[in-house]
Amino acid sequence: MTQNNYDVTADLTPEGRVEWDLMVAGEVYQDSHPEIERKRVEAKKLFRAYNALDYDQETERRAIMEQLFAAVGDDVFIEPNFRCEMGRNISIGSHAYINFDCVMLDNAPITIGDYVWIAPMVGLFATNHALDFEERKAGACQAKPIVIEDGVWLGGHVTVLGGVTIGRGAVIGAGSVVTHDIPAGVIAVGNPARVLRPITDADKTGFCERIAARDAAR
Ligand SMILES: CC(=O)SCCNC(=O)CCNC(=O)[C@H](O)C(C)(C)COP(=O)(O)OP(=O)(O)OC[C@H]1O[C@@H](n2cnc3c(N)ncnc32)[C@H](O)[C@@H]1OP(=O)(O)O
Repeated sequence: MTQNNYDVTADLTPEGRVEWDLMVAGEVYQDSHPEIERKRVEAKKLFRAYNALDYDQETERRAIMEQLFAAVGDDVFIEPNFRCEMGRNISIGSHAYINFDCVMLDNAPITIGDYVWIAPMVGLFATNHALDFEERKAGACQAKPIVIEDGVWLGGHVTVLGGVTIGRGAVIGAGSVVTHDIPAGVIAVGNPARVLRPITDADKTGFCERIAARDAAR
């Protein structure tokens, strides 16, 4: 696990720092503040550089992930085109795989565990614009954290909203919109996502035994 220890807010003025701190703390903040926007552009430059890399540029890919994210574990692969808001509010565990066209709006912390699989075109949207039009026009936003625990699989086109925790090992069906917490070890589907059933030993296919037997026979 590489922990990004540099202070990304060091160059903010006191006013910019207030907006940043409110944002990360889940309070209403000014999303259009020029210093928040400057941080957003820094992240965009990094993910654009990441997305332009070739598949064999492993060292360069790792260097950008370590600069962009708050923390990133070992053996993490993110397919292009990955896009995010701030980057530095995202923590990713080890052995995570994020498929094509993922978007993470990380104005609040987004925490992704070990062995999390994310299918194509998934959105993790921590942020809401203000509901009141005058406030929205003035740039008011509020973000809530998202937690994707170890071993979760998010199907294609899943949307996860702010304030949601998805429990260890859960599977979220393609196209679902997750608006509430999902417990560990279940399949949840739909909009809004509801628990379909628990995942049990009956879901085992014998795959691991077959691979172990194959490898033992080599
Ligand atoms: C890194 C990567 O992930 S790349 C691979 C990307 N792949 C995907 O995104 C595929 C995601 N897979 C799914 O969504 C699958 O449907 C799963 C895993 C949720 C299937 O779970 P199963 O338990 O096998 O569900 P099953 O097919 O038996 O369906 C059970 C019921 O749930 C419904 N259902 C299944 N998936 C969904 C879904 N995504 N949304 C809404 N309803 C669904 C079915 O229609 C069925 O309803 P019915 O009983 O009224 O007919």
